[in-house]
Amino acid sequence: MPAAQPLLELRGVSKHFHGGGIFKQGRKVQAAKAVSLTLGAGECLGLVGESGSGKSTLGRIILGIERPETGEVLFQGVNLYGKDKAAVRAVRRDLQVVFQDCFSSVNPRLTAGESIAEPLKNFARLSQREERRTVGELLELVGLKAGDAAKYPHQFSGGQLQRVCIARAISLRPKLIVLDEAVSSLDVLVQTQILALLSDLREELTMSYVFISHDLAAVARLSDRLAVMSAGEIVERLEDMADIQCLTHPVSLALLAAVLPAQPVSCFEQHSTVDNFAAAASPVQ
Ligand SMILES: Nc1ncnc2c1ncn2[C@@H]1O[C@H](COP(=O)(O)OP(=O)(O)OP(=O)(O)O)[C@@H](O)[C@H]1O
Repeated sequence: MPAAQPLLELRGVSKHFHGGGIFKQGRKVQAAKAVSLTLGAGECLGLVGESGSGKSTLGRIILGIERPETGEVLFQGVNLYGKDKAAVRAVRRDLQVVFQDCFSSVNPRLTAGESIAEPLKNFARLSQREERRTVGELLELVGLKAGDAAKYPHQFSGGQLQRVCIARAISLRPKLIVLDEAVSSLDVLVQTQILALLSDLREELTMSYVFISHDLAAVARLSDRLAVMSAGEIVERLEDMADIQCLTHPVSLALLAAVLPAQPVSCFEQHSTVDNFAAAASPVQ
């Protein structure tokens, strides 16, 4: 990939669905509308919006699993929906996902070690011994013990199991992880710990994230840049999260109001840092 090329580029991506239900038949839902964006290596883009605004659809489009009707998705310069299947397969291992519901993301009949080893079996040719060692290292990297490989999903807490899912996602050292509401189902303290882990891993492994969430406070903690979605469109962007108090679109303001302290400071009164914002927006740990 040439140095100047973004890691990920969406060019005019659109996708609609037909609404279901007896009263909604034929209703067209525009889940993505001419979305263009870029993401550089090592960057984290926060994607926020109200429920149904199209965040997860865009996440699936980025992952190469929801074909858009129009537009292109280039990952490391390869069109994920293009004809060159070998090129797509070659970059596919660099693209991983962590979902909100860790319990349904793993097979309850597989041990943590077996779940983490799945991508390794698909893409890396390791001996059993190397695989066991790699799984142990991955577990330690996400703050668990190598011995936890033998445990089953029901033997972990939600936060611990999300660490297992993160270990699986990073097992092939991907370049990009889509985090789809990855901390939303966790309590605030565990959320903070997982966000810190994701931040450390991003630095250590030089990964990029697309962090999808309805929670602007969580997004502010991890992201460098922000895109706000409404009805399938990106309605506002921030190139620097330090400008978060300067958001102006009504949807952005509604998301901001949901997490702001009682007396928000305006953009002009105080150019708040992201840390100040995130600290003010989150309960004391
Ligand atoms: N497979 C599908 N079939 C029909 N409609 C769909 C499908 N997937 C998504 N939609 C619709 O597309 C719109 C965008 O959905 P999407 O899940 O992407 O939004 P979201 O912003 O991620 O919402 P949430 O935060 O509630 O998960 C919604 O109106 C949804 O009902």
